[in-house]
Amino acid sequence: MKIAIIAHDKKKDEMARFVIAYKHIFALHQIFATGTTGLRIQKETGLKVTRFQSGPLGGDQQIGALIAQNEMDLVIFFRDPLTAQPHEPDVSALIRLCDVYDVPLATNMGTAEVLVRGLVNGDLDWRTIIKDRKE
Ligand SMILES: O=C(CO)COP(=O)(O)O
Repeated sequence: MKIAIIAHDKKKDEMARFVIAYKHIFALHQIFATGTTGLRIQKETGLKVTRFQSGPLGGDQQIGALIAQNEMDLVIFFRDPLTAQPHEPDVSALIRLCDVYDVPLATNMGTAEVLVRGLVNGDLDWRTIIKDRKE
């Protein structure tokens, strides 16, 4: 599965801890991330990460483009709900595209826990079926 990992600045510590905790699971999948989040994950976990631009420089839009091509299976995006972001429209657009394409999206750790456990249980396997049908 292709998994996008994104965290706003005040959520990056939490994201790093989350990815470390589930590193053995993420290691079995393809990981994509916005620039700064991806760098941190690479450094702290050693996982291979395909990095895009930093969020404010277009990284959310790059991940959105993959969602629009049905090339992303799961998005884990720890948003900071208490800080205004200069690229808020990009953030909203990314979330909107997840809804357009029925891509599972976690915007906080509580949901991310459930989705990652679901990933292990095969609850996201329908993504592969949908992709196979479209090919
Ligand atoms: O701003 C972000 C998402 O909207 C995250 O970008 P960075 O990972 O580059 O900090």
